Amino acid sequence: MASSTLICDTEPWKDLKNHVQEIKKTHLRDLMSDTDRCQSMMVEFDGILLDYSRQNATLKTMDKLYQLAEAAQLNNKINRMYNGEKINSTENRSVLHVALRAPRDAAINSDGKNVVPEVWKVLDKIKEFSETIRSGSWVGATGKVLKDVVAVGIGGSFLGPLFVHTALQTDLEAIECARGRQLRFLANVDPIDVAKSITGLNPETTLVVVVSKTFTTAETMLNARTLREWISTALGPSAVAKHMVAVSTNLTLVEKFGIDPNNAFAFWDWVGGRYSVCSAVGVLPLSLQYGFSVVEKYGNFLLFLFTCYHFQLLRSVPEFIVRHGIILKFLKGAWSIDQHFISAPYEKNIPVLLGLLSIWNVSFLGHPARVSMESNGKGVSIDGVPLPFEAGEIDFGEPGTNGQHSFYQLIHQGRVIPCDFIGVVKSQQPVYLKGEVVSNHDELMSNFFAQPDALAVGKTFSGNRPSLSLLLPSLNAYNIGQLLAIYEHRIAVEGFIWGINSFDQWGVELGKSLATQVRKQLHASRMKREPIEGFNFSTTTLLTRYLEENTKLNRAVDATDDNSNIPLVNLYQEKFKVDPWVLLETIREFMVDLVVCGHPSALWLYNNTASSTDGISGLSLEKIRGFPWFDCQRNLAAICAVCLDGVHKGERSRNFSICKHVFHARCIDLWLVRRLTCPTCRSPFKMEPV
Ligand SMILES: O=P(O)(O)OC[C@H]1O[C@H](O)[C@H](O)[C@@H](O)[C@@H]1O
Repeated sequence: MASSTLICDTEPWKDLKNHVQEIKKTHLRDLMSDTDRCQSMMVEFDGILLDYSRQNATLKTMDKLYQLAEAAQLNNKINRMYNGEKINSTENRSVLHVALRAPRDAAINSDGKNVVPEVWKVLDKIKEFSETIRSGSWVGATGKVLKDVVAVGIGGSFLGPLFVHTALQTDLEAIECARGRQLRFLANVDPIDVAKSITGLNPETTLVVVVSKTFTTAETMLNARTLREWISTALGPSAVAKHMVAVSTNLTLVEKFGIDPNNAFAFWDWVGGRYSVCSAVGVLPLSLQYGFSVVEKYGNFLLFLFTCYHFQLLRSVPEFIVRHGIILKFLKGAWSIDQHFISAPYEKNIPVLLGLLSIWNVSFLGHPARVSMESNGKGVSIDGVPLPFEAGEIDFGEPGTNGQHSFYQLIHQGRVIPCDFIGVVKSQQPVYLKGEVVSNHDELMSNFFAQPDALAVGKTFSGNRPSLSLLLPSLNAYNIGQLLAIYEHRIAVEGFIWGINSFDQWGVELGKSLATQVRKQLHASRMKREPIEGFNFSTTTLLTRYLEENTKLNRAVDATDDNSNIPLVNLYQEKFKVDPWVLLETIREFMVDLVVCGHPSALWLYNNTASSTDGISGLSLEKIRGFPWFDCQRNLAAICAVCLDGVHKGERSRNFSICKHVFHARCIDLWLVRRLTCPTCRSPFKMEPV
């Protein structure tokens, strides 16, 4: 097929279109009673069993789908991917995430160069670094062991590692390896997420890993700066070098940010963000949590081998003495599927079968299947031709039986949504209560077996709802790697057949650039009172409302201000061309000075401007002056909740005697004029008078 020909113009596609009517006359209830068909629709590889008998498909359908794969030159495209050809044509890049889990002796080329040695160089560096941290030979700025990790990143720099961590954290072996350690993720830019990610953590024992392929993603960089502030406020700016490391392809920006390039872990342009979990993106945080590998105890023989290695009599420590730790097992699992994907014939190839069935459901039966939304949510072919058929899918799900108590109803009787059920034979946490009919895991799995039949067969309602089942032996690191690779490759199969580029994301890029415009506008409107310009009516209205309401909120927090002052502020701006926010800050500082020096005009100002008009009453300035203050001796870990800035060395501060929260004197004094609660925790005001 010439690359500019759309797949829908090929004979196999047209043939499948005609076949749809035939399939619509069948019902899964009947298809499921054909044992030979069901048996032919089961495939096994490396312990995984795929059962796709509950698809609205016959063996004839499958044959037609294989012909479609041929017409799309699927095998050829898979080979081109593995050979490092620049199949991500819009970005002129190879797509080589398979190289990330290739064994040391494999050869995979990009631009004529074998990339596997580079991959292992970084893996070795991660191994060494994670062992230094875990063993306590690398300590934080105050000499404490770094036992907690916050990984800051978003999109592909977050979801893959989160998936693996979520799956691993209940695995018994993984629990053992992670004892005493915590791994948290910070992705969303909402300050609430920042707070959640560090609640209960001590900066002295925390390592922050900033993960960003480009090191320019706005959310990640702001979150990284926020945590940098958290560390340097608590431990001093020099502590950043000990408490922050990075994963990126952009080592120049890493250095500019203030992270020592020696503590940066590289990856490459040929790794797409959402396919990067097997690079340092996932491997570094996961190795810090679970350990990279474990060395077997071979006593003196081991000592002998290491000595040979040390004196360069051996090129590397032989693989067999290294017991595969969690991370190596994970990479091996993924590599096992990589091998299967490139070598198994279509009818035995799990990712190919999943991909073909997805295409069948989405483009022929018209079901909004799950998916790979960033990769295959595309409207044009790889050559830019608009697609005259539906591509891409909508992906959602829930662990265990949660979905059964909520959205499954839609799937049973509402829209037809093809489902994947993924189950395991052996639970990570087996429980069998005395007197119970079945174990807890059996109870869970009863539903795993029952749901696909309920969907297929129906009862008083139609049934005939397609699904497939994947049964894994267990959910250990190896199987997690397999599962990841199956779904990565399924996406590639879909993209290869639909003829789209699964490896770019122009829609996402558009969102990013629009957010940049909004960010500039917010800054200009807040700081320079510039009017909102360049947005449509609806966005302008929303932005206006947001800015207005926000200003009101700020006013409520700022005890120097009440609504009656605002027109005055505007007047000043118009008349004297003074920035009202600069003006407010000046007034605030002026009042603080008055309070501090005890000038009578402070009382006058208090009575005439700051005294409550809304029924909330606080303390007189005279009383406030009677409370103790201190000049900070060092930068504190605390953030002043009034101004949201750190409490730094040399700043005059006060703290509440009940909750011990600390604030700048200049902030808390003006707060107390209006309110008698702690700005942080709302506990009642109490400060022992001097
Ligand atoms: O890793 P970064 O460069 O910070 O990018 C983070 C994410 O940005 C965008 O949302 C891309 O669409 C994702 O694929 C990527 O993973």
